Amino acid sequence: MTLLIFEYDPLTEITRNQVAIRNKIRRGGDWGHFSRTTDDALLQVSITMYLSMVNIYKMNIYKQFTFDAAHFLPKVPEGHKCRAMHGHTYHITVFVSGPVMEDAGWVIDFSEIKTVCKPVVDRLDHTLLNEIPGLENPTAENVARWLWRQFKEKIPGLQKIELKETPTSGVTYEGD
Ligand SMILES: Nc1nc2c(c(=O)[nH]1)N=C([C@H](O)[C@H](O)COP(=O)(O)OP(=O)(O)OP(=O)(O)O)CN2
Repeated sequence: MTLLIFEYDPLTEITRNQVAIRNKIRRGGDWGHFSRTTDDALLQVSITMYLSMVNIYKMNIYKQFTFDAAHFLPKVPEGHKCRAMHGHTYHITVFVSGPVMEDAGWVIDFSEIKTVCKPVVDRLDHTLLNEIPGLENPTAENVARWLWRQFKEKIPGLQKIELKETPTSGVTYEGD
Protein backbone atom coordinates (compact mmCIF):
# COMPACT_ATOMS: atom_id res chain seq x y z
CA MET A 1 0.00 0.00 0.00
CA THR A 2 2.76 2.42 0.98
CA LEU A 3 4.61 1.73 -2.27
CA LEU A 4 1.54 2.48 -4.35
CA ILE A 5 1.04 5.74 -2.54
CA PHE A 6 4.55 6.97 -3.19
CA GLU A 7 4.43 6.01 -6.86
CA TYR A 8 1.34 8.21 -7.02
CA ASP A 9 3.16 10.90 -5.00
CA PRO A 10 0.14 12.29 -3.14
CA LEU A 11 2.09 15.19 -1.65
CA THR A 12 2.82 16.56 -5.12
CA GLU A 13 -0.77 15.90 -6.11
CA ILE A 14 -2.10 17.71 -3.06
CA THR A 15 0.08 20.72 -3.81
CA ARG A 16 -1.09 20.71 -7.43
CA ASN A 17 -4.73 20.56 -6.33
CA GLN A 18 -4.24 23.32 -3.79
CA VAL A 19 -2.73 25.60 -6.43
CA ALA A 20 -5.61 24.87 -8.82
CA ILE A 21 -8.20 25.52 -6.12
CA ARG A 22 -6.48 28.69 -4.94
CA ASN A 23 -6.20 30.02 -8.49
CA LYS A 24 -9.85 29.23 -9.05
CA ILE A 25 -10.90 31.08 -5.90
CA ARG A 26 -8.77 34.08 -6.89
CA ARG A 27 -10.33 34.22 -10.34
CA GLY A 28 -13.88 33.80 -9.02
CA GLY A 29 -16.82 32.77 -11.25
CA ASP A 30 -16.12 30.59 -14.27
CA TRP A 31 -15.32 27.14 -12.95
CA GLY A 32 -15.10 25.96 -16.60
CA HIS A 33 -12.37 23.35 -16.91
CA PHE A 34 -12.22 23.03 -13.11
CA SER A 35 -15.40 20.96 -13.12
CA ARG A 36 -13.42 18.24 -11.27
CA THR A 37 -12.44 20.61 -8.47
CA THR A 38 -14.91 19.14 -5.98
CA ASP A 39 -13.59 15.65 -6.68
CA ASP A 40 -10.05 16.95 -6.35
CA ALA A 41 -10.83 18.61 -3.03
CA LEU A 42 -12.39 15.42 -1.69
CA LEU A 43 -9.39 13.44 -2.90
CA GLN A 44 -7.10 15.91 -1.18
CA VAL A 45 -8.96 15.65 2.12
CA SER A 46 -9.04 11.85 2.05
CA ILE A 47 -5.36 11.52 1.18
CA THR A 48 -4.39 14.02 3.88
CA MET A 49 -6.47 12.10 6.45
CA TYR A 50 -4.99 8.78 5.33
CA LEU A 51 -1.43 10.06 5.53
CA SER A 52 -1.93 11.56 8.97
CA MET A 53 -3.51 8.29 10.18
CA VAL A 54 -0.65 6.11 9.05
CA ASN A 55 1.99 8.75 9.72
CA ILE A 56 3.92 8.41 6.50
CA TYR A 57 4.60 11.98 5.57
CA LYS A 58 7.83 12.36 3.64
CA MET A 59 10.62 14.26 5.29
CA ASN A 60 14.06 15.29 4.18
CA ILE A 61 16.89 14.71 6.61
CA TYR A 62 20.56 15.49 6.23
CA LYS A 63 23.97 14.63 7.59
CA GLN A 64 27.07 16.77 7.19
CA PHE A 65 30.72 15.88 6.73
CA THR A 66 33.90 17.83 6.12
CA PHE A 67 37.26 16.97 4.65
CA ASP A 68 40.41 18.86 3.80
CA ALA A 69 42.12 18.32 0.48
CA ALA A 70 44.39 19.89 -2.09
CA HIS A 71 43.53 20.14 -5.76
CA PHE A 72 44.28 21.97 -8.96
CA LEU A 73 42.13 22.35 -12.05
CA PRO A 74 44.15 21.15 -15.05
CA LYS A 75 41.62 22.29 -17.67
CA VAL A 76 41.30 25.97 -16.77
CA PRO A 77 43.23 28.47 -18.95
CA GLU A 78 46.85 29.46 -18.23
CA GLY A 79 46.85 32.15 -15.56
CA HIS A 80 43.59 31.05 -13.91
CA LYS A 81 44.12 31.01 -10.15
CA CYS A 82 42.76 27.46 -9.83
CA ARG A 83 45.44 26.04 -12.13
CA ALA A 84 47.81 26.31 -9.17
CA MET A 85 47.56 23.70 -6.46
CA HIS A 86 45.55 24.98 -3.49
CA GLY A 87 43.46 23.56 -0.68
CA HIS A 88 39.93 23.69 0.66
CA THR A 89 37.98 22.51 3.66
CA TYR A 90 35.11 20.90 1.78
CA HIS A 91 31.68 20.73 3.42
CA ILE A 92 29.36 17.95 2.25
CA THR A 93 25.66 17.73 3.10
CA VAL A 94 23.94 14.45 2.26
CA PHE A 95 20.14 14.74 1.99
CA VAL A 96 17.91 11.67 2.34
CA SER A 97 14.19 11.72 1.68
CA GLY A 98 11.50 9.25 2.69
CA PRO A 99 8.56 8.43 4.90
CA VAL A 100 8.95 8.67 8.66
CA MET A 101 8.76 5.07 9.84
CA GLU A 102 6.11 4.80 12.49
CA ASP A 103 7.95 2.64 15.02
CA ALA A 104 11.37 4.24 14.77
CA GLY A 105 10.03 7.77 14.26
CA TRP A 106 12.72 8.50 11.69
CA VAL A 107 13.41 8.30 7.98
CA ILE A 108 16.76 6.58 8.46
CA ASP A 109 19.19 6.55 11.35
CA PHE A 110 21.74 9.39 10.93
CA SER A 111 24.40 6.90 11.94
CA GLU A 112 23.50 4.66 8.98
CA ILE A 113 24.23 7.59 6.67
CA LYS A 114 27.50 8.11 8.51
CA THR A 115 28.44 4.42 8.22
CA VAL A 116 28.18 4.70 4.44
CA CYS A 117 29.57 8.20 3.88
CA LYS A 118 32.39 8.56 6.41
CA PRO A 119 34.70 5.91 4.89
CA VAL A 120 34.24 7.51 1.46
CA VAL A 121 34.93 10.99 2.83
CA ASP A 122 37.97 9.64 4.69
CA ARG A 123 39.36 8.40 1.36
CA LEU A 124 39.46 12.05 0.23
CA ASP A 125 40.68 13.61 3.47
CA HIS A 126 44.24 15.04 3.33
CA THR A 127 44.80 13.91 -0.25
CA LEU A 128 45.57 15.56 -3.54
CA LEU A 129 42.18 14.98 -5.16
CA ASN A 130 43.67 14.84 -8.67
CA GLU A 131 45.34 11.54 -7.72
CA ILE A 132 42.04 9.81 -6.86
CA PRO A 133 40.74 7.69 -9.78
CA GLY A 134 37.81 9.54 -11.32
CA LEU A 135 38.84 12.90 -9.87
CA GLU A 136 41.59 13.87 -12.30
CA ASN A 137 39.71 17.14 -12.93
CA PRO A 138 38.34 17.79 -9.42
CA THR A 139 35.92 20.65 -9.97
CA ALA A 140 33.22 20.93 -7.34
CA GLU A 141 30.79 19.51 -9.90
CA ASN A 142 32.95 16.44 -10.58
CA VAL A 143 33.60 15.81 -6.88
CA ALA A 144 29.86 16.01 -6.17
CA ARG A 145 29.09 13.51 -8.95
CA TRP A 146 31.87 11.21 -7.76
CA LEU A 147 30.44 11.29 -4.22
CA TRP A 148 26.93 10.65 -5.52
CA ARG A 149 28.10 7.54 -7.34
CA GLN A 150 29.83 6.24 -4.20
CA PHE A 151 26.73 6.78 -2.05
CA LYS A 152 23.81 6.07 -4.38
CA GLU A 153 23.57 2.28 -4.15
CA LYS A 154 24.09 2.25 -0.40
CA ILE A 155 21.68 4.95 0.78
CA PRO A 156 18.03 4.30 -0.01
CA GLY A 157 16.26 7.60 -0.54
CA LEU A 158 19.42 9.56 -1.33
CA GLN A 159 17.95 12.82 -2.58
CA LYS A 160 20.67 15.40 -2.98
CA ILE A 161 24.29 16.18 -2.21
CA GLU A 162 25.55 19.66 -1.48
CA LEU A 163 29.28 20.25 -1.71
CA LYS A 164 30.79 23.55 -0.62
CA GLU A 165 34.35 24.36 -1.66
CA THR A 166 34.47 27.73 0.04
CA PRO A 167 31.98 29.65 2.17
CA THR A 168 30.70 31.29 -1.03
CA SER A 169 31.04 28.54 -3.67
CA GLY A 170 29.45 25.16 -4.02
CA VAL A 171 27.21 22.82 -5.93
CA THR A 172 24.10 20.78 -5.32
CA TYR A 173 23.55 17.54 -7.23
CA GLU A 174 20.49 15.29 -7.43
CA GLY A 175 21.88 12.48 -9.53
CA ASP A 176 22.17 11.52 -13.18
N1 LIG B 1 31.93 25.98 -11.61
C1 LIG B 1 33.11 25.97 -10.92
N2 LIG B 1 33.87 27.07 -10.90
C2 LIG B 1 35.00 27.07 -10.18
C3 LIG B 1 35.41 25.93 -9.49
C4 LIG B 1 34.61 24.77 -9.57
O1 LIG B 1 34.93 23.71 -9.00
N3 LIG B 1 33.47 24.82 -10.29
N4 LIG B 1 36.52 25.97 -8.72
C5 LIG B 1 37.24 27.05 -8.55
C6 LIG B 1 38.42 27.06 -7.61
O2 LIG B 1 38.65 25.77 -7.09
C7 LIG B 1 38.33 28.08 -6.43
O3 LIG B 1 39.16 27.69 -5.35
C8 LIG B 1 36.97 28.33 -5.85
O4 LIG B 1 36.42 29.39 -6.55
P1 LIG B 1 36.09 30.86 -6.05
O5 LIG B 1 34.65 30.90 -5.61
O6 LIG B 1 36.42 31.79 -7.16
O7 LIG B 1 37.00 31.05 -4.78
P2 LIG B 1 37.32 32.35 -3.96
O8 LIG B 1 37.87 31.93 -2.64
O9 LIG B 1 38.19 33.26 -4.74
O10 LIG B 1 35.91 33.01 -3.76
P3 LIG B 1 35.47 34.44 -3.17
O11 LIG B 1 34.56 34.13 -2.01
O12 LIG B 1 34.71 35.09 -4.29
O13 LIG B 1 36.68 35.19 -2.75
C9 LIG B 1 36.96 28.26 -9.35
N5 LIG B 1 35.75 28.19 -10.11
